[in-house]
Formats: sequence, C-alpha cells, structure tokens
Amino acid sequence: MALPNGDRRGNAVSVTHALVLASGNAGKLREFGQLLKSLGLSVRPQAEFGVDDVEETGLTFVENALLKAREASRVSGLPALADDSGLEVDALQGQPGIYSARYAGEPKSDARNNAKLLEALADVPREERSARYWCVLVYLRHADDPVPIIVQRSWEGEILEQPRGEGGFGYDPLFWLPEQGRSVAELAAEEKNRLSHRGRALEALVATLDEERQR
Ligand SMILES: O=P(O)(O)OP(=O)(O)OP(=O)(O)OC[C@H]1O[C@@H](n2cnc3c(O)ncnc32)[C@H](O)[C@@H]1O
Ligand SMILES: [Mg+2]
Repeated sequence: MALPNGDRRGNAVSVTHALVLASGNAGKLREFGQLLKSLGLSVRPQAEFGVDDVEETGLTFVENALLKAREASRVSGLPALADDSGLEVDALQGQPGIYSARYAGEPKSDARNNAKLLEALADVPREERSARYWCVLVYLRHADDPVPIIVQRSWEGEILEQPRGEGGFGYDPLFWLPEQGRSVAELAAEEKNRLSHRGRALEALVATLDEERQR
C-alpha cells in the first residue's frame, strides 16, 4: 500500500496529500504539519472535511485512536491518521492517562489541567515525580480497514514543581527532561519533534508504510 501521491523522501509528491489527520488539537496539528513536511508529506486536518470530535469512549489509547481515525476516514472518504496520547504519572497511579485532555473537566484547558496536576502532586517529593508521555498512532487505509497500522512510543520525564518555558502545548511546561536539563516547553520545535513520543511514533509508522509499499 502506497502513501498516496508520493513518498517520505519527497519523490514525486504531487498536489495535496490525500490523507486526513484525525485531530482537533492545534498543538498536535502543528507538530504533525512540521514532521510530515520534513518527510515530504502533507495532510489535511479533519476540520477541512467537517469531521467533529468523536466521543473518546475507549479504555485505552489504542481504542480511542481507532475511534478517531475511523470517523475521520468515514466522513472524508480518505485514509486517516489519528493520535491518542497522554501523560502517565507514577505517583498518581498512571493518571491522568487517557483522560489527559479533560483532566480538569470540560471545556478542555491546558492551563487548568496543569494547575490540577501541580495540585495533585503538591506533597510529592522531586524523586517521586517520574512520568511519561504516551503516543499511540493509528493509520487506517479506509474506514473499515481490518488491519490498521498501530504504533506506540513513550517519552520519559519528571513533573516539575512549577512551569518552565513557552513552547509546545499541553503539559509541556511541567514536563522535565533530566537528560536535556530543560522542560519540553524549553525545547525548539525541531528538538521536540526529534525526541518526542509523537515524533518517534510517526517515524516508525512511516517506516512501516514504506515497507508495505515496497512489498
Ligand atoms: O483527540 P484530539 O482531537 O487529537 O485532541 P486532544 O487534545 O483531545 O488529544 P487526546 O485526546 O489525544 O489527549 C491528549 C492530551 O494529552 C496531552 N498531551 C499529549 N501529547 C502531548 C505533548 O506532546 N505535549 C503536551 N501534552 C501532551 C495534552 O493534554 C492532550 O490534550
Ligand atoms: Mg481527544
């Protein structure tokens, strides 16, 4: 199965890519835009096709990503890529997890989510603030695709006691990278894309699609 209209090295990429990105999150859309452009691919956000956010009723990232991809593919009639992601905090027994976007309730708010996380960890010492981001990507060739491509990657870090940096989105100002000596919000966009759960998951997904095309 080929990626429509071109390949990851940008060979023979023509017009707009016939692939829908099943997300309404501006931060994710920005990162996917940068990542896919660097691979010679471009995609169209689901909003262009009038796809509404689906109810994320799954109990796993995989289930939620499938729900999102299936709906976007059904409405648009195109192959779809969906991302379900979140933050797993050890001291909170894995919360907020699949509920990361709506941790502080509706409407979704990064600021309120971060405030709630700081509050929940107020009494937790530094050495017990380990956490990781998860990103699950699902690629459906069509809405009824019985063999979706599924890739998951994590990114280890620690939750800070106060926010640092202005970049990224979501929990990035609170997500500390000990090896970098910086929060994710202090990384340049290209650095985040190279290191992140999402960047590495997408790289693996594209490699799988490449292999499939060469078969
Ligand atoms: O479902 P879509 O439309 O894609 O958008 P969403 O924001 O609801 O996305 P999710 O359901 O996958 O929830 C993921 C949440 O996890 C957090 N998150 C995921 N990846 C992140 C990242 O790279 N940096 C910061 N926070 C992230 C952030 O709060 C997201 O809103
Ligand atoms: Mg969501």
